[in-house]
Amino acid sequence: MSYQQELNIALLAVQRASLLTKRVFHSHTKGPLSKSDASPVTIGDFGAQALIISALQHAFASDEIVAEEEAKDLRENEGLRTTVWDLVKEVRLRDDAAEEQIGGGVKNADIMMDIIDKGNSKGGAHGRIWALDPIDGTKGFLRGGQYAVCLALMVDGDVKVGVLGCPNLPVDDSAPLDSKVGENATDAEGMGVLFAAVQGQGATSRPLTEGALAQPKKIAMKSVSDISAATFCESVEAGHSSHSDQSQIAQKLGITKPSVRMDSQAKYGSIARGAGDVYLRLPVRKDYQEKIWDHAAGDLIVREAGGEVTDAEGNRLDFSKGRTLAANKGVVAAPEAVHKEVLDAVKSVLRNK
Ligand SMILES: Nc1ncnc2c1ncn2[C@@H]1O[C@H](COP(=O)(O)O)[C@@H](OP(=O)(O)O)[C@H]1O
Ligand SMILES: [Mg+2]
Ligand SMILES: [Mg+2]
Ligand SMILES: [Mg+2]
Repeated sequence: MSYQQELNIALLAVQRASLLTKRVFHSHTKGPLSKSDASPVTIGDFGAQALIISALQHAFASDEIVAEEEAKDLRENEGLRTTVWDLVKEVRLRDDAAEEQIGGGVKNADIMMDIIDKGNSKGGAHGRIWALDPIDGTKGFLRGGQYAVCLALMVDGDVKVGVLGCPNLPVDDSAPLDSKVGENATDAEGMGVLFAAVQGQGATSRPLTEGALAQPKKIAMKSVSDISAATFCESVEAGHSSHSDQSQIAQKLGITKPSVRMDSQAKYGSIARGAGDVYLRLPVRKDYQEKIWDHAAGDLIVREAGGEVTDAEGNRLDFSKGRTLAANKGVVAAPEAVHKEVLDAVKSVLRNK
């Protein structure tokens, strides 16, 4: 299957949701709330989830969706509901034909909440299931850093299509990468990129526009002959991955450059286009299970760009286990040619802990 229709709808849906998140990014009222696990959620997360699920329901009515957020807070808080609805009802692609392909807007606030709650699939190994993270890197979004709108289609537990909207990354695939990249940069000249991949068809990037899709360009990971010269990426949040283990691994590989810290799956996009080389995400807590929506799109984009993505033991990420990556611990993403060398260093550091 070529998945061209799925890719097209996913790109348009992510592009429209990114318009919404960009509005919120600039406003003074992001409305952060604390969820039961103490992590933040904003009006941007709710709004983007509503717009994307609405597009998917229009185009693929019988597909299931595993999405991060739920409408409970909106049902309990009228003020919050109204704020989110005011955003959702206004945001449209600036191209009628493109907007029509994703079904136009959502009809009213009650329907919006029902749509948000359609993201409650249990996931699993059977059928067509989308994995959606309306804002990945919410902490980065609140801090004025990187974030990504992430959508992937899994068929029988295997990721077939992946799209990442990164409003604060430069369009230029070869722009130098550092931890300050794109800080508070939404809407600056040359900013905003959409990454995409279809299984077996390679990976692309294109500028994030406000209307019809821009032309895609093929992307590929950089070939790394000397691992000690590699640039490695990791989370900003030390609570999401172990900075100390990662720094020991870098040391073991002879890497002297400081890591590039950025929030969200922008890390997967950045290494896929060769702006960085290696992405490490080693667990801080033994009991944490990674969520499928934090990895599905990025995993495919990196692998289609010539990379290998495994957990800390060298197993491929298994998206068929439900809403979490229950069978995996940690993530090691690197160009195919050096992945084994990186993985050996990971194993050796973790073994000696
Ligand atoms: N203890 C933990 N270990 C690993 N990831 C965690 C975590 N707690 C939260 N996360 C996830 O880390 C994601 C952000 O990753 P990063 O650090 O690469 O920006 C969050 O996504 P959201 O921001 O969508 O909630 C959240 O799902
Ligand atoms: Mg979250
Ligand atoms: Mg996330
Ligand atoms: Mg999120």
